[in-house]
Amino acid sequence: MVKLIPSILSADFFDLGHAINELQKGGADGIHVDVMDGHFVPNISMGPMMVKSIKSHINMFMDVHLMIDNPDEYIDAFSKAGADSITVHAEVLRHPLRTIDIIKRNGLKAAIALNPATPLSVLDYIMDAADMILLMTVNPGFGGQQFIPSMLDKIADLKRIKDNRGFNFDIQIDGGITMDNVHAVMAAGANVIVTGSAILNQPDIAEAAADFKYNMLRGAMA
Ligand SMILES: O=C(CO)[C@H](O)[C@H](O)COP(=O)(O)O
Repeated sequence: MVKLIPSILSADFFDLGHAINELQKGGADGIHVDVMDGHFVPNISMGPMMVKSIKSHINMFMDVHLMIDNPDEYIDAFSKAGADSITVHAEVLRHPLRTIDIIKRNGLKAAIALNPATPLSVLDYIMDAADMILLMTVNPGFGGQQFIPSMLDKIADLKRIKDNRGFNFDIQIDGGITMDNVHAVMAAGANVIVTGSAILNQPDIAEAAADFKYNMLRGAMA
């Protein structure tokens, strides 16, 4: 099943409630919350208070992507705030299986993310424990960047490993995804699509989300 999870990083934060309502109207399957600490990535964004506030107004799946050092210290806070899924970066994990376990013990979906330059081999002994693997298709930190073309091979390699080893984690991709390249990443094996500026920077967000999802579903049936 393919899912569209727009990233609210590209939203106008002054009008965030409106943007999220529009995403729901447009049929988004959840919202992707990019948490940045200014250390792991060179930007600072939002935290648990934002997740709590959003969740108190709207019942949408909250996919929280922690682009931070020491993610273990914040799992509890994001869980209490209303996250449904937490993604942590393999690059900062000292005990990845322990971190996955902490997330799952909070009753949440657990996902592991890899930066573009991080090889899939770091997942060899942990991918069976993850509900989802996120392959970053830009260097994380900012919305509106260009998709890195070599990531298509990385997605296809992960899909091959997943099928060969009989795992059923979702393959999520994030960064530079547009109407023009979404079919290619889906054909390579991605089934959970994060996109920010391609939807949030459009004048009619609901229509942009609906069009994007329709385009994805068409691609999935082709
Ligand atoms: O994680 C991110 C950046 O680190 C964003 O989710 C991602 O870049 C989405 O924005 P866009 O679709 O505009 O690239």
